[in-house]
Amino acid sequence: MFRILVSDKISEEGLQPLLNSSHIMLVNKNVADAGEELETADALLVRSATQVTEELMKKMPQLKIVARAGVGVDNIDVEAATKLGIVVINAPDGNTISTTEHTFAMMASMLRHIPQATVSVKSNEWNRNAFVGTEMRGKTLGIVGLGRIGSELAKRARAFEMNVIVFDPFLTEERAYKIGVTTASLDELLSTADIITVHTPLTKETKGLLNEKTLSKTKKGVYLINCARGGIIEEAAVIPLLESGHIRGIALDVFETEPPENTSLLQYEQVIATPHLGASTKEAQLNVASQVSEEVLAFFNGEPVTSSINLPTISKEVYEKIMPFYQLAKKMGNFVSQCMAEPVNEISVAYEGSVGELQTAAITKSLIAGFLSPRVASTVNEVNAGMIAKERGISFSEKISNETSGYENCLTVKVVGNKSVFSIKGTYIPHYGERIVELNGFNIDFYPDGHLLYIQHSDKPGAIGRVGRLLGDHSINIATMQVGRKQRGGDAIMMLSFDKAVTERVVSELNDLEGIVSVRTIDL
Ligand SMILES: NC(=O)C1=CN([C@@H]2O[C@H](COP(=O)(O)OP(=O)(O)OC[C@H]3O[C@@H](n4cnc5c(N)ncnc54)[C@H](O)[C@@H]3O)[C@@H](O)[C@H]2O)C=CC1
Ligand SMILES: O=C(O)CCC(=O)C(=O)O
Repeated sequence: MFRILVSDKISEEGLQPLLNSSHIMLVNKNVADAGEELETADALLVRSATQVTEELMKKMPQLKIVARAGVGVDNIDVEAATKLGIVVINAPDGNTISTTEHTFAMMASMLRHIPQATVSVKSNEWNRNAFVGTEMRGKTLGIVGLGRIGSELAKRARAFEMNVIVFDPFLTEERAYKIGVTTASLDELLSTADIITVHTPLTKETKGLLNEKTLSKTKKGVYLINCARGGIIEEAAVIPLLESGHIRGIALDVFETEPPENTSLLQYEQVIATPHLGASTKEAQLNVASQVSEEVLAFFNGEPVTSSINLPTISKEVYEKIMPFYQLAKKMGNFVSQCMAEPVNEISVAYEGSVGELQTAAITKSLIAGFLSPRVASTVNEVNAGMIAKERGISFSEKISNETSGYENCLTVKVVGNKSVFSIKGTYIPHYGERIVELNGFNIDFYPDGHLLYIQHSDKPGAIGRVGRLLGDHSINIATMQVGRKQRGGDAIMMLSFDKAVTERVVSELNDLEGIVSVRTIDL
């Protein structure tokens, strides 16, 4: 049973794909109240309220995936999750329109004083002079961050005949042109915009982006909006500028701490606020819950997740092509790791032929994970393999070539250890499967699976017979056997497979046989 702990309020209708599976169990409980559920949960579903810290994840030994039903993942320690081999996914666009509309509603409300006028009318006042507003038409809207929400907002602003200028260091001129916005430096935006709205993630670059210094460059009478993340506009820096009238209004959906701890900013008449409601519509909540449910279900079924924060994203079509190589690479890494009982410094992989056209980075991660798994006590998978390899001083590299050496596709892995170098070549042949076709320069052909014995011996009469007899004496059935040599009478190798593991005692007896150089058990 795959157990999912749902820690925040998530649309039940959106969770249907998970609720419909008889192999999945959902428990609705906040992590703060969960006890035993923390120990058994395979997946954790959250919105923005649950703080997914390293400490929490360490209390969840079975945890494999954290799903954020929303965009921002700043409530999740993604770095710690990556280290622990936990996949983090989000729902990147399910709430884009709702948040855009909320931003637009905040802008309209602020410019026409709707919240303040509502309070006034409800207090039996009829004060039409106090609430003279500002038109949007002809005003310049400065958008900081032209991602999903920023670009949807730009479209709506243009429909209201506003000029839109944008600051986004990662925006290409081509995309800006397509959306119909003018790009600008931050300083240009600050000095020309009548209304500034921020739509970036909260990062070390965007934290306090609008601060005392940058805000002093804005036009007198500027309006500010933050429906992205608290802290992008520094709250303390706003207060003196509100008092002096430099900032005419500010609309906030998000705060430096939520709920706000320092409420002094909220006392100002020119401040309008909502309690992080950008994504709070039925539609957005259904969308984000459905998106993460489908993703968690795909993860449970061993299919690719398309919105992972810490895994390369792979479409279903690419996944189907990549999967055989992904598995082959994992087995090749695992095989070499078991063959080399020594510290390793370098792993290089060369992709030849059609496999080079796929996302080789993901295949290399799988190889590294396969290599590390017999050596690392903690979970190691493609999420944390690169990080763990680096921590252990293992460098890895890849080379891609269209050339082929007899096989339509081929992976050649070279591992450099403290004492030796090991090389292995593998291929995947449709309808035939994974094959290892070369080991340390010996041509061979075997299926890398199950219980194997890798024997190095001298190509002399009797060596193979002695191995067969000894195994027979122990009633051990050889399932398959392949032999390879470079030249007559020289060094040679045998690869044997068995239905069950060969014991250490038998391995030791095999090692003592005449003509046998070394024997290694490999379990894949
Ligand atoms: N209030 C709410 O309920 C919601 C808030 N959000 C928040 O809204 C924000 C935007 O979300 P999306 O548009 O979906 O994200 P996105 O990832 O599509 O767009 C972010 C944009 O910010 C730009 N950017 C990054 N660093 C920048 C910098 N230093 N200066 C200027 N631009 C920079 C990126 O290039 C990108 O174009 C996020 O912080 C997200 O968490 C999202 C949904 C709901
Ligand atoms: O779950 C929510 O309502 C918050 C949405 C949000 O802030 C986000 O998706 O980044």
